[in-house]
Amino acid sequence: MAPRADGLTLALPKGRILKQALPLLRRVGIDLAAVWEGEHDRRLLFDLPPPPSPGPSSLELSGGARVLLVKPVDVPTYVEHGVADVGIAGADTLGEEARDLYEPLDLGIGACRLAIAEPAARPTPLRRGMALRVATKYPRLTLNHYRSKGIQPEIIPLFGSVELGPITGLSDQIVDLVESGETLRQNNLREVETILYVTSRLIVHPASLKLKQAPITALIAALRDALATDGPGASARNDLPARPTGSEGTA
Ligand SMILES: Nc1ncnc2c1ncn2[C@@H]1O[C@H](COP(=O)(O)OP(=O)(O)OP(=O)(O)O)[C@@H](O)[C@H]1O
Ligand SMILES: O=P(O)(O)OC[C@H]1O[C@H](OP(=O)(O)OP(=O)(O)O)[C@H](O)[C@@H]1O
Repeated sequence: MAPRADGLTLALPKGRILKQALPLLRRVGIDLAAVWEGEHDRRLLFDLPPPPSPGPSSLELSGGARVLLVKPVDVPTYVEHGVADVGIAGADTLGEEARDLYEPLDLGIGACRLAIAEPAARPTPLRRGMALRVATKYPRLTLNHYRSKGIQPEIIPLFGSVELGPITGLSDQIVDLVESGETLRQNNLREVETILYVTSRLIVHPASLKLKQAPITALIAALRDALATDGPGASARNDLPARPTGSEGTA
């Protein structure tokens, strides 16, 4: 399905990022709550009417907008193929696979970090050339990081409950997302090192930026204004900073 010529198509990630993105999008006039009935609603495609009376930072989306609700990891695929003009994706997802996309705005939502962790009681000191098994959902980012230390680990791919890896002896260490640190604490793991500080980014299909320049630049400007005025998420921001002030995107 091609993107709508008269409006923008947005690919939004279902789950925890969506919760934080909704208030931000509403502030710029993209109000999914007007048509979406919440997490029990199983529909995946929504056509939003233009807002009846646009607010001060609202967009003039005269053609309305179409929203696709997709798995977070699939958002870049919809945007890269041009099915969606824009999307919202975590820096972890974007860093795991190189894509031909513009990334004009850090939305500051979905803050967490990609980190190495291991059993607090069974630390594995890292040294060049050592044998190491690492369980992770992020093989590429993980390999790049360990290789920079002269280590070529065996990657054990897992898709959830990654913290079980070193507890069960499946792996020596894990590389996974940490937000509050509660999952690590409750499983007697300690954080060894941060690989990447993660927030969600606005991503744009390169051709859409040319063909739909006006609505896309308006969307970027409206989101930038809303972030500058109220900060990310406002009502749905993470409680704990996942990234120390002044640090760069990668550790
Ligand atoms: N504590 C966290 N754990 C995981 N992802 C987080 C966390 N905080 C923010 N994020 C961001 O949210 C994205 C994942 O969102 P979510 O967990 O809803 O999707 P998912 O991994 O597909 O979910 P599920 O575990 O239900 O399959 C990550 O890519 C990351 O950018
Ligand atoms: O530091 P915390 O605040 O505890 O958050 C981090 C945890 O949250 C995520 O898991 P998720 O809830 O997505 O479940 P999963 O194990 O199925 O990926 C992530 O993979 C960690 O396990």
